[in-house]
Amino acid sequence: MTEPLNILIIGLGLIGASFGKAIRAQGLNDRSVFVLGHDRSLGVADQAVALGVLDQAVTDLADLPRVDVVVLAVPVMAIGDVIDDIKPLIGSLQVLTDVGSVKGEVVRAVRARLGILPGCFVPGHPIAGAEQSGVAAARADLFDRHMHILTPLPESDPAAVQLITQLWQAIGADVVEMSVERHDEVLAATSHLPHLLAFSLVDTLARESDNREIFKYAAGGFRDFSRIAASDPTMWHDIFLTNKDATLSVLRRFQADLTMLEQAIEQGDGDLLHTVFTRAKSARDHFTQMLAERQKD
Ligand SMILES: NC(=O)C1=CN([C@@H]2O[C@H](COP(=O)(O)OP(=O)(O)OC[C@H]3O[C@@H](n4cnc5c(N)ncnc54)[C@H](O)[C@@H]3O)[C@@H](O)[C@H]2O)C=CC1
Ligand SMILES: O=C(O)C(=O)Cc1ccc(O)cc1
Repeated sequence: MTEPLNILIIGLGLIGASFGKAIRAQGLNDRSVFVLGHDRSLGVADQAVALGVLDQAVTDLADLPRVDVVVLAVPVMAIGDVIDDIKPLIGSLQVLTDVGSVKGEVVRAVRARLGILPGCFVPGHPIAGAEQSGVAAARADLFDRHMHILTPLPESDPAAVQLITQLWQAIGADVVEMSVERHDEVLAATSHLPHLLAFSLVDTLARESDNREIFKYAAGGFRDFSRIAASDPTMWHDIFLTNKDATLSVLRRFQADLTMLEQAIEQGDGDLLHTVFTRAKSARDHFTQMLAERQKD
């Protein structure tokens, strides 16, 4: 009989714990999986066992059974320290992967701590999540019908890419591949900038003296736009500090367009407002259709 695939998840928050729940529920095709987990916060790994996220909690990373796959699910700036913690393990792994929202920094940190990029290393990023964090928010269906981006490196072993692809596909994700650089540019525009705008708008309004009234009467638009401002501050602090160039580039383009709208309002230029809003509506309608089609497949 084939031995179970032993998977160690480090960082048992929303993403790490959701991955554990999902892969325990699905298994890997005809192979069983055994899920181990570690978190630096005391008690979280035991809580994860109680919630059905893990088969076994690991308190000491220096004392492990055989591990085949490691999934790093900690904030981006914590990756380097975790690599130090698991250094002795890396040579015998089939896959070392991560779920960080920024890829360039993760690759830089792994190279800095190990001096090389090992063949088992395949960076990844699930395009699924929520504003909640922590083990209690974990959901087995979080990645179902969502994209998972892999950014394989020239050093990545094809067998490692194949195995991590199969694992994400087993839990319902659509796996796509792109370069590290392209990933960081695309995500700066589609995820990082919107989160920055939501944090900024909610902070601006929250500091107004009549903020209670503002929040009390806020309609659906504010609710939609502001949901992601409830996301974890540490995670987003790490993302903006480590995807600096791509974020600044799209932020500056956005600022120029916002200034143009400011001037149009000031000067009563209704044509310009109409043109911009019509173009944006048509783009958003197209996006809504794309989303609906993806859900149908
Ligand atoms: N929240 C989201 O919607 C998404 C998050 N991501 C990425 O996934 C990663 C994890 O995010 P979440 O699960 O949302 O965060 P989370 O805050 O829910 O969980 C992170 C966990 O990592 C643990 N941790 C931190 N430093 C550690 C260390 N040195 N050693 C061991 N454990 C450590 C924390 O105690 C916490 O339990 C981040 O890199 C984030 O960028 C990716 C896609 C979506
Ligand atoms: O809550 C939401 O809508 C998100 O956008 C979640 C999210 C946050 C960070 C990521 O890197 C990917 C997805």
